[in-house]
Amino acid sequence: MSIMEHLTQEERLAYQQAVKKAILVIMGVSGCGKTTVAQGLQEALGWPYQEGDSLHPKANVDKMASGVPLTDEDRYPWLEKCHEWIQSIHAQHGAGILTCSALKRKYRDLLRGDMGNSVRFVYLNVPQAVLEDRMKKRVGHYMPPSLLPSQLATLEPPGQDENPIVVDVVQTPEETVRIVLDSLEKQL
Ligand SMILES: Nc1ncnc2c1ncn2[C@@H]1O[C@H](COP(=O)(O)OP(=O)(O)OP(=O)(O)O)[C@@H](O)[C@H]1O
Ligand SMILES: O=C(O)[C@H](O)[C@@H](O)[C@H](O)[C@H](O)CO
Repeated sequence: MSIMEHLTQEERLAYQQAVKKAILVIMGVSGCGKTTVAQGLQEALGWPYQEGDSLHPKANVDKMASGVPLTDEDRYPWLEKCHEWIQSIHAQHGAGILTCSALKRKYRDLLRGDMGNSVRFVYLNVPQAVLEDRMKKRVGHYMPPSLLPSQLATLEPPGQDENPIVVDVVQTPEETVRIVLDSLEKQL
């Protein structure tokens, strides 16, 4: 089901004209709403979209599913794939949307490469109690709630020098998507 039904066709067109092209990386720990928000942004902007989780090698998914956190070494081949997607979309379209936890600064540096501000990180900041609740209620997902503490311990929230869009997510997905769109529009 669409989460953007509250956006009129006129509003969509206005956003599509006003928002400067970029590769948006929707980041944050497991359960923060990356996929939900990315789908809303995709519907509004019509940009190519890639789910970062589907670029993980099977060994990584199996490891997380068994309750063991990934290491840097586990993540690097996956981050390389995410970077390749960003590079190719940047070259072909100049605009796209990728979900990727991107927990550490060095991971984000790798993802951005030499593309500078063409790659914009959208950080969804969600209180731990809300995350716990969501992960417990979520069905059919490989990530066990027991991995949340390690996700939070690994997270280095983006610094101001990384020019992130930070959203404190205590609102509905629709409101969050609108906050991101408004903030992208203002930064013309
Ligand atoms: N703003 C929101 N308000 C309430 N619930 C939300 C919000 N955003 C997402 N959710 C719900 O929280 C759960 C996690 O969302 P989602 O799968 O989008 O997160 P994610 O960051 O992509 O997770 P993961 O990286 O673990 O796949 C889902 O059940 C989703 O419906
Ligand atoms: O870097 C990581 O540890 C992973 O990317 C995780 O964040 C999960 O893949 C994702 O969030 C699904 O729950």
